[in-house]
Parts: sequence; structure tokens; C-alpha cells
Amino acid sequence: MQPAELCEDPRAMLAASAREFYRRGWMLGTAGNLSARLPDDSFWITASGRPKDLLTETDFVRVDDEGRVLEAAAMRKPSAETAIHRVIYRHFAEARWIFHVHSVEANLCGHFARDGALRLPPLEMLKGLGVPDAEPEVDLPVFPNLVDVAAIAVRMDAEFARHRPRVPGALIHRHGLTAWGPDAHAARHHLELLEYCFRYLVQARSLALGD
Ligand SMILES: CSC[C@@H](O)[C@@H](O)C(=O)COP(=O)(O)O
Ligand SMILES: [Zn+2]
Repeated sequence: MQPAELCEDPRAMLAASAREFYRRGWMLGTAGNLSARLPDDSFWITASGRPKDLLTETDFVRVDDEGRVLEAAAMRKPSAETAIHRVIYRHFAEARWIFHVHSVEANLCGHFARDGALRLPPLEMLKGLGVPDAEPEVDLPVFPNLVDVAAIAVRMDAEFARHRPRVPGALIHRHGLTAWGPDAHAARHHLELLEYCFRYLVQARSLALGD
């Protein structure tokens, strides 16, 4: 295993991803957070409260798998939602990059969830999320948005231990989507595909379509 300092530094790619998501309206007003895991299981995560269109190298904090700060510029604290990233990294060995954003459509779709799950539309696009079924019946886990972020992470921990989601993502109701993948491109594709499903569901509802 390589020491963290010998690994490729993901901060420039994280900042570029954040600019792109900001441009799409998914990271407005400092919303959202992004992280990338290193081979030693530490990860770089966005510092809390930073404008996501203007991130520089100093807007990232490296934490270990217990959430302890290993590297940080002065005055920078890790994202308030670091506990959620830790849970995802702990449960999914293949998760190396995690993107969390706040879109309008994600927040509308939370209202369509039943019993902690949102049924995704049975679209060809689900193949990009690893679902090859002809008539897919796939649920995205949905969690309540508790004031205490650690309590959201506890709920995720329990749910992921009980049941592994079929798609690499989770929704927090009235909050936003988190998606992950083995590299930056895969994580972005998963995020885009789930956001596409959300847009589809909102438009299908407004047209009173069946799915
Ligand atoms: C616009 S405030 C959003 C925050 O409360 C939170 O949900 C969020 O996504 C960003 O928190 P942060 O601590 O900057 O990573
Ligand atoms: Zn958030």
C-alpha cells in the first residue's frame, strides 16, 4: 500500500467536479460536499461552508477513516457531513469517490418515496447504474433529514448493513443526493443518471404518467 503522500492528489479533480455541479445548479450557496479516498483509507473532503464554484487546494481537508483531521489549511474544518462519507466508504469497498449535491428535483422526488425507498423509473439509463434487467424494479434508499448529521449516518449504517442498495446512491429527504463510484468519472455518471431519473419522475408526475 502506498503512503498517502505518494498517491495521485485528487483535489484538482474534486474542485473541477464541484465547478461543474455548481454550474448545473446542484451546489448553490455552498451546498454539497465531495470526497476521494486514498489507498490508506484516508480521504480528501471539501472543507465546510466553502463556495463550490471557487474551490482551491486549501478548501480540502484530509481525514482518516475515523474522521480525524490529518491535513488542513488554517481555519478549514472538514465538511459537516463527513460522517456520511465515512459510512459509505466503510460499507462499499468499491466506493473511492463520493459526490453529494442538492438539486430541486431530488428534493421533489423525496416526496414520492414510500417506506424509506424511491422506486426508480424502469428506464434504459438504469444500465449505467449496474442494473441490466429487462423490467427493472429498483429502489433508491431514502433517509430522513435529521438536524444531527451523525444520526443520519447511524441510520445509513444500519440500513446498509441490513440491505445493500442495488444502485450506488442514497437520497436524504428535503436535502439531496449522494452517489459514489470507483473513480471520479463513474461517480459523476452515477450522480448524473440518478439526477436524470429524478427529472424524469418529476416530469412524469406533472404529466400524470404511470411511471
Ligand atoms: C446550503 S447549506 C448545506 C449544508 O447544510 C449541507 O447540507 C451541505 O451539503 C454542505 O455542508 P458542508 O459542511 O459545507 O459540507
Ligand atoms: Zn448536504
